[in-house]
Formats: sequence, structure tokens, C-alpha cells
Amino acid sequence: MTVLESILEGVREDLAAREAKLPFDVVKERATKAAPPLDVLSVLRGPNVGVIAEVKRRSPSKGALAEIPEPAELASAYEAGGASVISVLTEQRRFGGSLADFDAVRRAVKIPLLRKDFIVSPYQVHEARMHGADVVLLIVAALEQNALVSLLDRVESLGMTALVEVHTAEEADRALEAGSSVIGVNARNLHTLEVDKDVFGRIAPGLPSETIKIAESGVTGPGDLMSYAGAGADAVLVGESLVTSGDPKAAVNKLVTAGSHPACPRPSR
Ligand SMILES: O=P(O)(O)OC[C@@H](O)[C@@H](O)c1c[nH]c2ccccc12
Repeated sequence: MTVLESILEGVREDLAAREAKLPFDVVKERATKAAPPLDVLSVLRGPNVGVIAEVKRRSPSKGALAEIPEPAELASAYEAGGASVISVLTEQRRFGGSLADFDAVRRAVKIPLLRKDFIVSPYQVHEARMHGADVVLLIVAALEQNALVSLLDRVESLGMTALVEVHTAEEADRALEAGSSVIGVNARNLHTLEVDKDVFGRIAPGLPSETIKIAESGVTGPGDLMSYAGAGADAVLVGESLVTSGDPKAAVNKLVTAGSHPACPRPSR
């Protein structure tokens, strides 16, 4: 079994437990009462290279990263540092996240929120909306093509934006075929957890110019942001280097400053 397969197994078990407690109909109904989703596309199409800052306690590759006793405080620091979007991991077993973290962050900030999880069922999409998500991650490697297409349609039908994650050119083709307008290229292979920062530069130039391109994983500072920007990134998604920085506001701000510097390459659209 690959790492991704074993994560998905746990995700399905946890999902079944939540479904047993709160029926899908109730989740759907509550999702209609949430504040409307924010327009993330226009945020990401802004003139600068943006920063999506992640609330991440642990990871399968690195183990414990940071305790984060108050996710709301961390998220407020990200917002104050100029992040465009905040990503909150809600997967519990491997990443130490939860929907309670998501709720705390939602109450604390005004900028768009991404629910970062392993979405395999429509239940999780409505659940994300019920908790006030604006963006939902869909991982191509975790989904059959028909499931990807129907989950993407569902995300969009609820007014949210899907960030569709790929790691290979074949997955990028599948993402485009499904109709994705925002594609994230993860430098990390979710089967082996190996990081290859050149993957973005190999895949992004082959994507349509109007597709919003996000470089995910392995960003350690402004240098990485600049090189991803040179390869066509509209934004970078950063977790580890922010949660371990000791000063998340300053760490985000360094990246945001690099992404708005006149010397920073801009996406051509
Ligand atoms: O901590 P990093 O290397 O900055 O990476 C952040 C983010 O890209 C990573 O957490 C991530 C990318 N895709 C995922 C899918 C599931 C869980 C986590 C992820």
C-alpha cells in the first residue's frame, strides 16, 4: 500500500463515523445557511504572486512540525502578514488537523479559507461549505476521473472554488479535462513522499495561460517563491517553513514582499 492509499483508508473510516453522527441531509441543509463563499479567483488573479499560508501541525513525511495550540492566532498572524488565502488541514490521523481548527480559523480571519483534506465523497464537500470553506482541495491521484469530475462540479455548484492538485503531466491532463480552472502542482509525490521542486517547472508551462497555477510544497523562503514565479506560479502554498519559523507574520510577510517586488516575475495572462 502506498502512503496515499493508507491515508485514504483512515479518511474513509473517519468519514463513516461522521456520517453516522450527522446525516448527509442535515449537512446539506446547514451548508445552505453558511455565509456565502468568497471570490477566490479574483484574489488569485491579482497582480502579485500570492501566498497561501497553511495551518499544519504534522505530516507523514516529517512527523510533528509545530504544536499550534491556537490555530486562530496563527491564522491571524498569516492574515496580518499579507497572506491571500489560508489553508487549514482538517485530516486528523496524519496531519493532526480537524474541523474544529477550521472553525476557529474561520472565526478569526476574513480572507478566503481552503479546506485541505483528502476529499473522496460529496459529503465532505457540503461539510466544507457548512464550515465556511471558500476553496476545497481535490487530489487527482486520489480520485477516479468520474469522481473528480462530479466532485469538481459539486464544489462549483456550491459557489466554491476547487484547487485541483496534480504531480504529473498525466494528472494535469486529467485536471484540465475535468474542467479545473485552478491547478496546484505538488512538488511532493503522495505515494512516496519524495519532494522534487522541479516538477512545477516541468508541468506549469504546458497549462493554458488562463489557468491559475499554484506551486505547492517545499517553499523555504523568498528564493523558492521567485523561482516558482519565474516558472509561472500565480501563488505558492506554504506550510512547514511558516509553522516552524517562530514568527509566522514576519515569515509570511517576507514571501508576500518578494511576490510583490518589481523584480518578481508575474504570471502572463
Ligand atoms: O509544508 P510544505 O512543504 O510547505 O507544503 C505545504 C503543502 O503543499 C502540503 O501540506 C500539501 C500539499 N498537498 C497536500 C495534500 C494533502 C496534505 C498536505 C498537502
